[in-house]
Amino acid sequence: MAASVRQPSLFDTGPRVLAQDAQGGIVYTPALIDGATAQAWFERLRDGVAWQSYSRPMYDRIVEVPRLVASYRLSSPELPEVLARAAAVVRAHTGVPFNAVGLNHYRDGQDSVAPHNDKLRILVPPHPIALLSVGSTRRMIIRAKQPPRRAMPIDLEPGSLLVMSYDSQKHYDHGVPKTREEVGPRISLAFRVRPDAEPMP
Ligand SMILES: O=C(O)CCC(=O)C(=O)O
Ligand SMILES: [Fe+2]
Repeated sequence: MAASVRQPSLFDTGPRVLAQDAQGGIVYTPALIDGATAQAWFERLRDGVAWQSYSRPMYDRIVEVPRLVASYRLSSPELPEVLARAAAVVRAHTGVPFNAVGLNHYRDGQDSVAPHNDKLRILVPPHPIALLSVGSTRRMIIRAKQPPRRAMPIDLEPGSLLVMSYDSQKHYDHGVPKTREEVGPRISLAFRVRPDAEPMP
């Protein structure tokens, strides 16, 4: 039988490499967890996490951060059971010893996160960041910092995992822009290997 090279297709459901580097680059994996589990985890997190909203100074004003957040050390006795299960799945898939999770709850299309790279001081190199999505699909824009600042839109579907290398944070920004489209709520679980000495937000 002739060997064939697998071509990506419109119906591809395998991992998608969005950027490459020596640490694994940026890789999107759809359906790491199945749809029913993603929905169950979304509901439990939405209802069971002590969500916080906070404000921060911006220029001469104080602005509300446009999403709800929470964060845990994975060793915390207060870690909700769903997060322990999610951490186990993500650790098994990536082989990375994640020790912390940050949660973002985007209640509707007006909630967002501005383009940024994750702060390198809250990450232990060479470990990546892994974003597990549950709830509705939201579009993330990943943009190269170097001109011509190529933008890569990626729809973060429920149950998907986006893994971004430590080094990719030096070369790309990522954000979830506001949208006028009718979108339902989404929760992202951002797993990180944080330095022990670094306080949680
Ligand atoms: O919601 C997301 O998937 C992105 C969250 C994010 O960039 C962050 O928590 O640093
Ligand atoms: Fe981020």
